[in-house]
Amino acid sequence: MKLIMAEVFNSWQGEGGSVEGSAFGRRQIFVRFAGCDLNCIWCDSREFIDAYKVLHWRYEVEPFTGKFKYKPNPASLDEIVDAILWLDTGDIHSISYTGGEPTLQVRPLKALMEGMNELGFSNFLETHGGLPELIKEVAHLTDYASVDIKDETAKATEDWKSLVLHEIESIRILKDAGAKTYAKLVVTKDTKIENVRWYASLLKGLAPLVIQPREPIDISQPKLMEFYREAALIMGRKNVGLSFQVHKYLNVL
Ligand SMILES: C[S@@+](CC[C@H](N)C(=O)[O-])C[C@H]1O[C@@H](n2cnc3c(N)ncnc32)[C@H](O)[C@@H]1O
Ligand SMILES: Nc1nc2[nH]cc(C(=O)O)c2c(=O)[nH]1
Ligand code: SF4
Ligand SMILES: [Mg+2]
Repeated sequence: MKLIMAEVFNSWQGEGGSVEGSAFGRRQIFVRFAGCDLNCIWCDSREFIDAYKVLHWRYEVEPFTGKFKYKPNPASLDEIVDAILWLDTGDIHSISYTGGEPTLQVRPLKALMEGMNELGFSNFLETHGGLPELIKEVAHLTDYASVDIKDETAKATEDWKSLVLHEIESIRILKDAGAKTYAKLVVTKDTKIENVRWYASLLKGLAPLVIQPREPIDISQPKLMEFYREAALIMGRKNVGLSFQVHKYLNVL
Protein backbone atom coordinates (compact mmCIF):
# COMPACT_ATOMS: atom_id res chain seq x y z
CA MET A 1 0.00 0.00 0.00
CA LYS A 2 1.43 3.42 -0.95
CA LEU A 3 0.77 6.88 0.47
CA ILE A 4 1.77 10.48 -0.18
CA MET A 5 3.66 11.59 2.91
CA ALA A 6 4.96 15.03 3.84
CA GLU A 7 7.20 14.48 6.87
CA VAL A 8 7.82 12.38 9.98
CA PHE A 9 9.44 14.00 13.00
CA ASN A 10 9.79 13.71 16.79
CA SER A 11 8.81 16.75 18.87
CA TRP A 12 6.59 17.95 21.71
CA GLN A 13 2.87 18.38 21.08
CA GLY A 14 2.71 22.17 21.03
CA GLU A 15 -1.09 22.61 20.94
CA GLY A 16 -4.21 21.61 22.86
CA GLY A 17 -3.67 23.37 26.16
CA SER A 18 -4.89 21.54 29.27
CA VAL A 19 -8.33 20.26 28.38
CA GLU A 20 -9.23 16.56 28.66
CA GLY A 21 -7.79 14.70 25.65
CA SER A 22 -4.98 17.18 25.04
CA ALA A 23 -1.42 15.85 24.72
CA PHE A 24 0.10 19.30 25.14
CA GLY A 25 3.75 19.12 26.20
CA ARG A 26 3.96 15.38 25.60
CA ARG A 27 6.55 13.85 23.31
CA GLN A 28 5.03 12.68 20.05
CA ILE A 29 6.17 11.37 16.72
CA PHE A 30 4.31 13.34 14.07
CA VAL A 31 3.24 11.66 10.83
CA ARG A 32 2.22 14.47 8.47
CA PHE A 33 0.20 13.31 5.48
CA ALA A 34 0.30 15.36 2.28
CA GLY A 35 -2.88 16.62 0.64
CA CYS A 36 -5.85 18.61 1.89
CA ASP A 37 -9.34 19.35 0.56
CA LEU A 38 -9.70 22.63 2.48
CA ASN A 39 -7.91 25.91 2.15
CA CYS A 40 -7.63 27.71 5.51
CA ILE A 41 -6.14 31.12 4.78
CA TRP A 42 -3.79 30.89 7.78
CA CYS A 43 -2.66 27.28 7.20
CA ASP A 44 0.96 26.85 8.32
CA SER A 45 1.33 23.60 6.35
CA ARG A 46 0.38 25.06 2.98
CA GLU A 47 3.44 23.61 1.24
CA PHE A 48 1.95 20.14 1.71
CA ILE A 49 -1.61 20.89 0.65
CA ASP A 50 -1.36 19.87 -3.01
CA ALA A 51 -0.32 16.21 -2.67
CA TYR A 52 0.73 15.93 -6.34
CA LYS A 53 3.30 18.66 -5.76
CA VAL A 54 4.87 16.84 -2.76
CA LEU A 55 7.40 14.78 -4.72
CA HIS A 56 9.47 13.81 -1.67
CA TRP A 57 8.79 13.19 2.00
CA ARG A 58 11.32 13.70 4.75
CA TYR A 59 12.10 12.43 8.21
CA GLU A 60 14.28 14.10 10.79
CA VAL A 61 17.29 11.83 11.28
CA GLU A 62 17.66 13.03 14.88
CA PRO A 63 15.06 14.96 16.88
CA PHE A 64 15.44 18.75 17.00
CA THR A 65 18.42 18.74 14.61
CA GLY A 66 16.52 20.00 11.58
CA LYS A 67 18.58 17.41 9.65
CA PHE A 68 16.34 15.44 7.30
CA LYS A 69 16.60 12.42 5.03
CA TYR A 70 14.48 12.77 1.88
CA LYS A 71 12.74 9.93 0.07
CA PRO A 72 10.54 9.93 -3.03
CA ASN A 73 6.75 9.80 -2.87
CA PRO A 74 4.71 7.67 -2.93
CA ALA A 75 6.04 6.06 0.24
CA SER A 76 5.40 2.51 1.38
CA LEU A 77 3.87 1.80 4.76
CA ASP A 78 7.03 -0.05 5.80
CA GLU A 79 9.16 3.02 5.08
CA ILE A 80 6.92 5.15 7.31
CA VAL A 81 6.90 2.59 10.13
CA ASP A 82 10.70 2.35 9.87
CA ALA A 83 11.00 6.14 10.15
CA ILE A 84 8.68 6.20 13.18
CA LEU A 85 10.64 3.45 14.94
CA TRP A 86 13.92 5.17 14.03
CA LEU A 87 12.63 8.31 15.77
CA ASP A 88 11.34 6.50 18.88
CA THR A 89 13.19 8.10 21.80
CA GLY A 90 11.52 5.80 24.34
CA ASP A 91 9.48 8.65 25.86
CA ILE A 92 6.78 8.87 23.23
CA HIS A 93 3.25 9.52 24.55
CA SER A 94 1.53 8.89 21.22
CA ILE A 95 1.84 9.02 17.46
CA SER A 96 0.21 12.14 15.98
CA TYR A 97 -1.36 11.65 12.55
CA THR A 98 -1.71 15.07 10.97
CA GLY A 99 -1.23 16.82 7.66
CA GLY A 100 -2.58 18.19 5.36
CA GLU A 101 -5.65 16.17 6.17
CA PRO A 102 -4.78 12.59 7.30
CA THR A 103 -8.27 11.16 6.79
CA LEU A 104 -8.09 11.81 3.02
CA GLN A 105 -5.74 8.79 2.79
CA VAL A 106 -7.90 6.75 5.14
CA ARG A 107 -6.75 3.25 4.00
CA PRO A 108 -3.03 3.79 4.68
CA LEU A 109 -3.94 5.90 7.74
CA LYS A 110 -5.97 3.00 9.13
CA ALA A 111 -3.20 0.48 8.36
CA LEU A 112 -0.62 2.70 10.11
CA MET A 113 -2.84 3.24 13.15
CA GLU A 114 -3.44 -0.53 13.39
CA GLY A 115 0.27 -1.25 13.08
CA MET A 116 1.36 1.34 15.66
CA ASN A 117 -1.40 0.19 18.01
CA GLU A 118 -0.07 -3.39 17.73
CA LEU A 119 3.43 -2.07 18.53
CA GLY A 120 2.06 -0.61 21.76
CA PHE A 121 1.75 3.05 20.75
CA SER A 122 -1.28 5.26 21.40
CA ASN A 123 -2.82 7.03 18.40
CA PHE A 124 -3.51 10.78 18.33
CA LEU A 125 -5.56 12.03 15.36
CA GLU A 126 -5.26 15.70 14.33
CA THR A 127 -8.07 16.32 11.85
CA HIS A 128 -10.31 19.00 10.35
CA GLY A 129 -13.20 16.62 11.02
CA GLY A 130 -14.92 17.57 7.79
CA LEU A 131 -15.28 13.98 6.58
CA PRO A 132 -17.24 12.04 9.23
CA GLU A 133 -17.68 9.04 6.92
CA LEU A 134 -13.88 8.66 6.86
CA ILE A 135 -13.57 9.35 10.59
CA LYS A 136 -15.85 6.32 11.07
CA GLU A 137 -13.11 4.15 9.46
CA VAL A 138 -10.49 5.00 12.13
CA ALA A 139 -12.46 6.10 15.22
CA HIS A 140 -12.03 2.68 16.91
CA LEU A 141 -8.24 2.99 16.49
CA THR A 142 -8.08 6.53 17.90
CA ASP A 143 -7.04 7.07 21.52
CA TYR A 144 -6.91 10.90 21.38
CA ALA A 145 -8.37 13.30 18.83
CA SER A 146 -8.09 17.02 18.19
CA VAL A 147 -10.89 18.10 15.84
CA ASP A 148 -10.82 21.60 14.39
CA ILE A 149 -13.89 23.80 14.30
CA LYS A 150 -13.12 25.95 11.25
CA ASP A 151 -14.31 29.45 12.06
CA GLU A 152 -15.90 31.50 9.26
CA THR A 153 -12.71 33.61 9.13
CA ALA A 154 -10.60 30.57 8.22
CA LYS A 155 -12.30 30.70 4.81
CA ALA A 156 -11.63 26.94 4.70
CA THR A 157 -14.46 26.28 2.25
CA GLU A 158 -17.49 27.94 0.67
CA ASP A 159 -20.15 26.27 2.82
CA TRP A 160 -18.43 26.80 6.19
CA LYS A 161 -21.59 26.21 8.27
CA SER A 162 -22.01 22.69 6.84
CA LEU A 163 -18.32 22.04 7.52
CA VAL A 164 -18.83 22.98 11.20
CA LEU A 165 -21.81 20.60 11.42
CA HIS A 166 -19.71 17.79 9.88
CA GLU A 167 -16.97 18.53 12.44
CA ILE A 168 -19.46 18.20 15.28
CA GLU A 169 -20.62 14.88 13.79
CA SER A 170 -17.00 13.69 13.65
CA ILE A 171 -16.48 14.62 17.30
CA ARG A 172 -19.58 12.61 18.25
CA ILE A 173 -18.31 9.58 16.26
CA LEU A 174 -14.91 9.75 17.97
CA LYS A 175 -16.42 10.18 21.44
CA ASP A 176 -18.83 7.27 20.87
CA ALA A 177 -15.81 5.13 19.88
CA GLY A 178 -14.09 6.00 23.16
CA ALA A 179 -11.51 8.49 21.87
CA LYS A 180 -10.55 11.32 24.27
CA THR A 181 -11.63 14.13 21.98
CA TYR A 182 -11.50 17.92 22.15
CA ALA A 183 -12.41 20.66 19.68
CA LYS A 184 -9.90 23.32 18.60
CA LEU A 185 -11.13 26.71 17.36
CA VAL A 186 -8.56 28.94 15.70
CA VAL A 187 -9.71 32.54 16.16
CA THR A 188 -8.67 35.74 14.40
CA LYS A 189 -9.27 39.45 15.00
CA ASP A 190 -12.31 39.15 12.69
CA THR A 191 -13.96 36.17 14.44
CA LYS A 192 -17.55 37.09 15.39
CA ILE A 193 -18.83 36.57 18.94
CA GLU A 194 -22.15 35.24 17.64
CA ASN A 195 -20.27 32.48 15.83
CA VAL A 196 -18.32 31.59 18.99
CA ARG A 197 -21.69 31.30 20.78
CA TRP A 198 -22.95 28.99 18.00
CA TYR A 199 -19.88 26.68 18.18
CA ALA A 200 -20.16 26.58 22.00
CA SER A 201 -23.85 25.68 21.85
CA LEU A 202 -23.03 22.81 19.45
CA LEU A 203 -20.20 21.55 21.70
CA LYS A 204 -22.08 21.89 25.02
CA GLY A 205 -22.20 18.46 26.70
CA LEU A 206 -20.23 16.89 23.80
CA ALA A 207 -16.53 17.79 24.08
CA PRO A 208 -14.26 20.45 25.61
CA LEU A 209 -13.05 23.36 23.51
CA VAL A 210 -9.64 25.02 23.18
CA ILE A 211 -9.49 28.48 21.67
CA GLN A 212 -6.26 28.96 19.72
CA PRO A 213 -5.21 32.33 18.31
CA ARG A 214 -4.16 32.22 14.69
CA GLU A 215 -0.41 32.64 14.38
CA PRO A 216 1.00 35.20 13.91
CA ILE A 217 -1.36 36.42 16.62
CA ASP A 218 -3.62 39.25 15.41
CA ILE A 219 -6.37 39.09 18.02
CA SER A 220 -6.38 41.42 21.04
CA GLN A 221 -6.28 39.95 24.57
CA PRO A 222 -9.61 41.53 25.57
CA LYS A 223 -11.27 39.94 22.52
CA LEU A 224 -9.65 36.54 23.22
CA MET A 225 -10.88 36.72 26.82
CA GLU A 226 -14.38 37.70 25.66
CA PHE A 227 -14.54 34.60 23.39
CA TYR A 228 -13.29 32.43 26.28
CA ARG A 229 -15.87 33.80 28.72
CA GLU A 230 -18.79 33.49 26.31
CA ALA A 231 -17.86 29.89 25.47
CA ALA A 232 -17.40 29.03 29.16
CA LEU A 233 -20.78 30.55 30.09
CA ILE A 234 -22.42 28.26 27.52
CA MET A 235 -20.30 25.09 27.87
CA GLY A 236 -19.39 25.26 31.57
CA ARG A 237 -16.29 26.80 33.12
CA LYS A 238 -14.35 23.50 33.18
CA ASN A 239 -14.87 22.81 29.47
CA VAL A 240 -12.96 25.65 27.81
CA GLY A 241 -9.22 26.38 27.64
CA LEU A 242 -6.69 28.37 25.68
CA SER A 243 -4.14 26.83 23.33
CA PHE A 244 -1.14 28.47 21.71
CA GLN A 245 1.26 26.99 19.15
CA VAL A 246 4.06 26.76 21.70
CA HIS A 247 6.39 24.83 19.36
CA LYS A 248 6.66 27.98 17.26
CA TYR A 249 8.01 29.85 20.30
CA LEU A 250 10.37 26.97 21.08
CA ASN A 251 11.43 27.09 17.44
CA VAL A 252 10.97 23.34 17.03
CA LEU A 253 8.91 21.43 14.47
C1 LIG B 1 -1.90 21.95 9.82
S1 LIG B 1 -3.37 21.34 10.58
C2 LIG B 1 -3.41 19.67 9.99
C3 LIG B 1 -4.58 18.85 10.52
C4 LIG B 1 -5.96 19.18 9.93
N1 LIG B 1 -5.88 19.43 8.50
C5 LIG B 1 -6.58 20.37 10.64
O1 LIG B 1 -6.65 21.45 10.04
O2 LIG B 1 -7.00 20.20 11.81
C6 LIG B 1 -2.87 21.07 12.29
C7 LIG B 1 -3.33 22.11 13.27
O3 LIG B 1 -2.60 23.31 13.06
C8 LIG B 1 -3.49 24.40 13.23
N2 LIG B 1 -2.95 25.56 12.50
C9 LIG B 1 -2.48 25.55 11.23
N3 LIG B 1 -2.04 26.77 10.91
C10 LIG B 1 -2.23 27.57 11.99
C11 LIG B 1 -1.96 28.94 12.29
N4 LIG B 1 -1.42 29.76 11.38
N5 LIG B 1 -2.30 29.41 13.51
C12 LIG B 1 -2.86 28.60 14.45
N6 LIG B 1 -3.13 27.29 14.24
C13 LIG B 1 -2.82 26.79 13.01
C14 LIG B 1 -4.79 23.88 12.65
O4 LIG B 1 -5.90 24.66 13.10
C15 LIG B 1 -4.81 22.47 13.17
O5 LIG B 1 -5.40 22.44 14.47
N1 LIG C 1 5.24 20.54 17.84
C1 LIG C 1 4.15 20.52 17.07
N2 LIG C 1 2.92 20.41 17.65
C2 LIG C 1 1.84 20.34 16.83
N3 LIG C 1 0.51 20.21 17.16
C3 LIG C 1 -0.23 20.13 16.03
C4 LIG C 1 0.63 20.19 14.93
C5 LIG C 1 0.20 19.93 13.55
O1 LIG C 1 0.76 20.50 12.58
O2 LIG C 1 -0.66 19.05 13.42
C6 LIG C 1 1.95 20.37 15.42
C7 LIG C 1 3.24 20.57 14.85
O3 LIG C 1 3.39 20.75 13.62
N4 LIG C 1 4.29 20.62 15.72
S1 SF4 D 1 -7.62 21.81 7.00
FE1 SF4 D 1 -5.67 21.74 8.10
S2 SF4 D 1 -4.11 21.23 6.53
FE2 SF4 D 1 -6.00 21.79 5.46
S3 SF4 D 1 -5.73 23.96 4.97
FE3 SF4 D 1 -6.81 23.88 6.94
S4 SF4 D 1 -5.22 23.92 8.51
FE4 SF4 D 1 -4.22 23.45 6.55
MG1 LIG E 1 1.92 22.22 12.76
